[in-house]
Amino acid sequence: MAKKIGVTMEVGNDGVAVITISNPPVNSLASPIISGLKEKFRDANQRIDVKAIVLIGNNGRFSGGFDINVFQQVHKTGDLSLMPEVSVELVCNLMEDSRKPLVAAVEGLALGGGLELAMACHARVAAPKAQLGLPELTLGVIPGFGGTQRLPRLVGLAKATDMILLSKSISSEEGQKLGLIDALVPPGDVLSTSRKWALDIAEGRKPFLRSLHRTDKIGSLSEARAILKTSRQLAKKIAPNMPQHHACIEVIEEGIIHGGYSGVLKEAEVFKQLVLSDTAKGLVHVFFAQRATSKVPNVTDVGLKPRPIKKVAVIGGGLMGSGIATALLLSNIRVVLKEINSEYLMKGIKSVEANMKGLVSRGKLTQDKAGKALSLFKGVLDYTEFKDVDMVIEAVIENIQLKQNIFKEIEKVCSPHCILASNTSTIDLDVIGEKTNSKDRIVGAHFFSPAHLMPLLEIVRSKNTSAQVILDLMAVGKAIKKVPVVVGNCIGFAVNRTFFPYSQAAHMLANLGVDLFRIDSVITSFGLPLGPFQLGDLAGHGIGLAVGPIYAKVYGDRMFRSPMTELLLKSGRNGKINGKGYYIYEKGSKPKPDPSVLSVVEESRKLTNIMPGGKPISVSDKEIVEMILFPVVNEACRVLDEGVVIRASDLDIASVLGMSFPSYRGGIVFWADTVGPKYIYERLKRLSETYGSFFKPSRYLEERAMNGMLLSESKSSRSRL
Ligand SMILES: CCC[C@H](O)CC(=O)SCCNC(=O)CCNC(=O)[C@H](O)C(C)(C)COP(=O)([O-])OP(=O)([O-])OC[C@H]1O[C@@H](n2cnc3c(N)ncnc32)[C@H](O)[C@@H]1OP(=O)([O-])[O-]
Ligand SMILES: NC(=O)c1ccc[n+]([C@@H]2O[C@H](COP(=O)([O-])OP(=O)(O)OC[C@H]3O[C@@H](n4cnc5c(N)ncnc54)[C@H](O)[C@@H]3O)[C@@H](O)[C@H]2O)c1
Repeated sequence: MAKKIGVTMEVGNDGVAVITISNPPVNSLASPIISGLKEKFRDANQRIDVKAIVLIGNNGRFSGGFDINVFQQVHKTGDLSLMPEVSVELVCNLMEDSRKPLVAAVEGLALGGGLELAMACHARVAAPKAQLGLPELTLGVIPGFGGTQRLPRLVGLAKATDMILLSKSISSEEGQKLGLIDALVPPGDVLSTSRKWALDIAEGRKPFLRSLHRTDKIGSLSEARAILKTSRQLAKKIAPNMPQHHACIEVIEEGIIHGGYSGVLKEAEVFKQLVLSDTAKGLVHVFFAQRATSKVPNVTDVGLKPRPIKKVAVIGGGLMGSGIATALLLSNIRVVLKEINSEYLMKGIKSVEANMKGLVSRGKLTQDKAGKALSLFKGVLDYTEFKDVDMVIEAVIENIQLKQNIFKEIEKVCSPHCILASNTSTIDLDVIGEKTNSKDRIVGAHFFSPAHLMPLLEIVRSKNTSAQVILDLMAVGKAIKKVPVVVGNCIGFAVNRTFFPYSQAAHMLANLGVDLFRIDSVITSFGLPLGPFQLGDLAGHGIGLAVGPIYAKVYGDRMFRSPMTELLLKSGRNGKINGKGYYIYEKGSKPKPDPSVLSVVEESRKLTNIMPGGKPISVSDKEIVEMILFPVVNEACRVLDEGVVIRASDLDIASVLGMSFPSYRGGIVFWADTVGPKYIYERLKRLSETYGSFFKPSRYLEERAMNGMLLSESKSSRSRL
């Protein structure tokens, strides 16, 4: 059925015109909506039978803001004229400066441009639990319909900068306390109260307030300057590589110094510069990439419905199992945790409790909710409780035989509909299920550590996994607030496989004589939160040593064999876990580079003996980035070529959410496309001539470079999905 897009106006006998925005699912402000709003407001202002106006969104949602698809069109075409003129013509002239009072009837959500329209109204009536916010900075732009000016005038400068810079939305309850919402009423009363409110303003019983003209919440100039100074410090900390936070503060400041209208004009000018920035391109891409993951061919488009998953068994209460159990419990899913003996079981239960406690102490969870979640939790040492679970997630140590035996056992004790998932990070799912007759319900549920915090869930589909099982696991993933990305079965799946050259390239550089702390610092300046050596410390070097041979078996021709990890472990350094690795870890202080680790590096250099002429190579920061990340791009090309992901943007979102690749660079493939496949190919080719096959460009990269194509452009014919 075609969706109904448009703006309607109905004038009641009370003389109130109700203007309704309809653009399912979130009433985004697409071009026809904006022109419809202009037309209806003009109409309402002219009609003599209209005394007052109410603005509302259809289907219980006010508006999710400006249509983000338009940003994407602007990015594709570079044509800024696709952006309609709104902030002055519609928002200031037709709405805020209208002679007839306007009331926003806010239900569900008012985000971005949606909230900005509501703030241009003369009062706001809201239903409970509506979501209110200006999340534009997450898209690389700033609010562009006057939000930078009106929000500070309605809620005060400190709160407004906090909400805008951190893209934090608030509930209508909080909005009422702050003065953003004038009345909070039951959902069924929102429209009737808004009508009455609008008439009350029209007839002088309530004040006719224009947000942009207000000054009562701004405070003195010196107070404002102090708040903006703190905001600038915050922006520097949270977004060192992005322009929109600082630009936004400048725009807010303009309005404080020269008045709201001047601020609106500057806002429009800055918005136009930012919308074409690389940051906006990357972040808008990530927005759509994340939503695209929920569309899986032959799974989400064949009329299947997800089955309810109410009780899950987790096998193994170690690092991963306890995190997975925590995530499930937090979404009200009952969990039984199975361990090998009571000592390990207690350890697992304590870890889950500690996870909850951590969330409570950081203000992310109430004590009450933590208590409720833990009441759904039970530890067990046998399979009795497994008979009525809807899903098992196995998270025992990475041992093929152990996992095969466990799957054979659970096949017997669970019901035939039960999903049998493994959190393995490297073992082939077909091998895990080899001894069972249930291959269609075996699936990979690959979480990232710490599993209750990291947002990515890789769902690994073997050639036998049924579409229903994939759909069910996708629904569980969403229920526990993860972004599920469906990927094909191969060693390392999509994320770990793509990033396995990351630490190897770093080791190669260190063995070539480059300072390892410099490498980490260059990579963090690029935007990854941890450089390769600090990441190794965090994961623990034992893991690196254990998975190395598994990768070597399949991808051996493109491995750099560095003795450094083994030497590091021999010297008693296992990373954060035992307080020292490349860095020193002390409670309460930041990791410190450990100069004494350089003797380990020296030893490794002697053994590899790859420094040309025995002398350290000299490289620029740019070359370091290229030597570390181009091999990652190269592996991403193979992942695309083999059809391990459905679409290139799935790898982008997986790299952002699983490896913390900077979202403002759009993800690994998007970034590579902005750098240019031809450039990457040529650099890798030259590097492989100097340093060997580790850098050898893949066939996929070569083809795209030769044909002038983007890496994201072509779909593989060899899909594993
Ligand atoms: C000059 C301009 C100035 C202005 O200040 C700029 C802005 O307003 S910038 C905007 C500021 N606003 C924001 O940044 C809000 C961005 N949106 C959100 O945060 C969430 O979507 C929302 C909370 C609204 C709903 O969450 P949920 O219920 O989990 O649902 P969901 O997330 O799965 O989305 C469902 C479908 O709606 C689609 N879609 C959604 N919003 C928009 C949009 N604005 N546009 C277009 N489409 C949008 C989304 O792509 C998806 O499509 P599909 O084809 O089905 O995949
Ligand atoms: N550590 C990571 O960062 C990470 C990330 C993603 C996936 N994984 C995968 O998750 C799995 C678990 O890793 P981990 O780091 O949590 O390991 P871990 O060593 O911390 O925990 C494993 C737990 O499994 C328990 N166990 C062993 N045999 C069992 C059995 N028969 N029944 C019940 N419990 C049993 C052990 O007692 C131990 O507590 C592995 O397959 C690993 O590859 C790990």
